[in-house]
Amino acid sequence: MEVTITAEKLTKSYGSLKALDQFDLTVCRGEIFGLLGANGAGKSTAMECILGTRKPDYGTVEILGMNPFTNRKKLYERVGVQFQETSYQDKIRVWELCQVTASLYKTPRDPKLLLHQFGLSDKLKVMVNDLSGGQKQRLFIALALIADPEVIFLDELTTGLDVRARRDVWNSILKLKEDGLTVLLTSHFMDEVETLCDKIMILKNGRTVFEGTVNEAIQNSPYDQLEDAYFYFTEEERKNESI
Ligand SMILES: Nc1ncnc2c1ncn2[C@@H]1O[C@H](COP(=O)(O)OP(=O)(O)OP(=O)(O)O)[C@@H](O)[C@H]1O
Repeated sequence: MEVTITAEKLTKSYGSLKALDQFDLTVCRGEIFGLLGANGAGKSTAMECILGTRKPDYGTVEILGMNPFTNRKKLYERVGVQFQETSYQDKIRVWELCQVTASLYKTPRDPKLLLHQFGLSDKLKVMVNDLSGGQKQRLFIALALIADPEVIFLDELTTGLDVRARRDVWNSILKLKEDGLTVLLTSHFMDEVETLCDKIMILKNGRTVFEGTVNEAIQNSPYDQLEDAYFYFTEEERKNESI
């Protein structure tokens, strides 16, 4: 299988806090890979170091065979990114932001179709600042897809979305996967992870405590539900403390 993303021994400290410690990752083309872990476990730091928006203290990364630090411009023509907080001009309407984003790419996807896909067709003239949290989230996913990317990074994909919107976003992502899109996402929702992810990695205090499929996570724990297996991998110390 063709490898799309590799990270080796990524390490990042903020002062005395080691947020990421010897992080290794391999994601193949067409895979949906989920990074899991508690608040502060190091998921966003890992994403940012992989994307080259944060400089690791140590380690190497390749996306589509390119180094994200030295090939940033070329790479970003083929990679889409949706962060928890995307920055945009203060007073800009939905349609304007779509056009500005599309203008950055040689062969952008039709923003109107993407807005339709994410249920935002009636918001073209609305100020981005006036969208609800969930609508903004959907807009940022649509914007990440404008480049028609081969790889997409989704940080907390469906946080803040209502039940219907979550389902719709999942279906959109699964459809894109069928076309060969590679996805690296972070999530706190086990139902989402079970629906979407071919592989998962669980982080704890910047270290990998599990990597494999959802089924393997369950099989390697004493439990038969992913959520229980997740707690098993992330809360060992707490369990021991309470004994
Ligand atoms: N710029 C920074 N300066 C100092 N500490 C930071 C900085 N960014 C992150 N950290 C710390 O690094 C650790 C990892 O943070 P990170 O944002 O990567 O976690 P996360 O797993 O993405 O969390 P969440 O689920 O809350 O988004 C946390 O303890 C956080 O407080």
